[in-house]
Amino acid sequence: MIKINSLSKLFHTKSNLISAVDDLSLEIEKGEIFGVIGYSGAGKSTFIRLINRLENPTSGQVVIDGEDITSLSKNKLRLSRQNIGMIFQHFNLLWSRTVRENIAFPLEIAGISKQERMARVDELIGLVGLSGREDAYPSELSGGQKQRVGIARALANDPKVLLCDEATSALDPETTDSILKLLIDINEKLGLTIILITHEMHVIRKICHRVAVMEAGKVVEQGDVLDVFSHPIMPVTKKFVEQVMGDNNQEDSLEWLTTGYKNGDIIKLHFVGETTSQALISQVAKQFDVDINILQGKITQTQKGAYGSLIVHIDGVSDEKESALAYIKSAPVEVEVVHHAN
Ligand SMILES: Nc1ncnc2c1ncn2[C@@H]1O[C@H](COP(=O)(O)OP(=O)(O)OP(=O)(O)O)[C@@H](O)[C@H]1O
Repeated sequence: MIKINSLSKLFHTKSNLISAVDDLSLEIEKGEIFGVIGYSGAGKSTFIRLINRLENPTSGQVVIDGEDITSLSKNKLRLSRQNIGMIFQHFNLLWSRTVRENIAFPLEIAGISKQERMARVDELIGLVGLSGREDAYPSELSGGQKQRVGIARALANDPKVLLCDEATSALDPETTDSILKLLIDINEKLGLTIILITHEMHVIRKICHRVAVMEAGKVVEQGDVLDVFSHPIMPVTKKFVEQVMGDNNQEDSLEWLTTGYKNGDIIKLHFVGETTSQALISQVAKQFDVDINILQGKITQTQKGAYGSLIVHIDGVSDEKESALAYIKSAPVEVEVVHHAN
């Protein structure tokens, strides 16, 4: 649905030529939540601003539903932009207008009649959960409520794409979660394609289906969120995954973990996707006459299911233990026997 072909943006400053986005190509499917992650200066903001031509590219194309945004005249671009909503880190609300008036603003610009505007605004206020706050001014709202106004305003003209520029970076963790939930809700209800940029891997983990990692203006790695989490390739991606999963080097060594376990096996279970770790462990404990203890583990939820690993100690009479191991191996989980004591 969105095709980005060899997109580049050069900034000429007094002393320098900065390549903010460098020959970037991507394809984003209709209805997906696509995340772009990178450290400060990687070129994320420039990239997202090129999608709706808040910045003009130096070269390359952005094609949305077959329409090349980069070649549109100013008038056509104005119309085409109604298909692309955007929300911002600092909300960019009109401070002298109420919630209702902020949300109505893009409808006024689009020439929608007052009656239609009022009905649409009411609908949007319900959708983003701001009922009762219609007549408040932005200064009277919490950060989360301000971003809800930003989202309602961005959705006013029924866009096909929503661009999110660090939309939760100014919010505390709980408010961040409530805004991410709202974005998931909107994605599911309206089938809206969402492109978001962030420097936080937790945001990618919680809501994205696919992710691209940017460094020095380029996409250095991309894929399904679960694939990227389970097999990060580039050093920068590994660092982002560590934000969520912790640094493997900081884990207790196997030698340390096995101290004190003279009998039984120590096995490592890797979960990727739908399998839930708790169900498997409790089934083993219920069905087999074995002792099973979790020694170390990190499981995290992504939009595409659970991901992570558990190291467990399992002990019992030989037959029972072997049956339990066979049961675990038959589950959709990767099993690695890391220590076999007897
Ligand atoms: N208007 C501009 N003029 C000159 N250089 C710019 C301009 N906008 C961005 N840059 C430069 O382009 C590079 C990429 O910046 P950009 O803001 O896109 O990165 P970012 O990944 O979004 O980082 P941040 O999260 O810090 O904004 C940086 O080196 C930045 O200094």
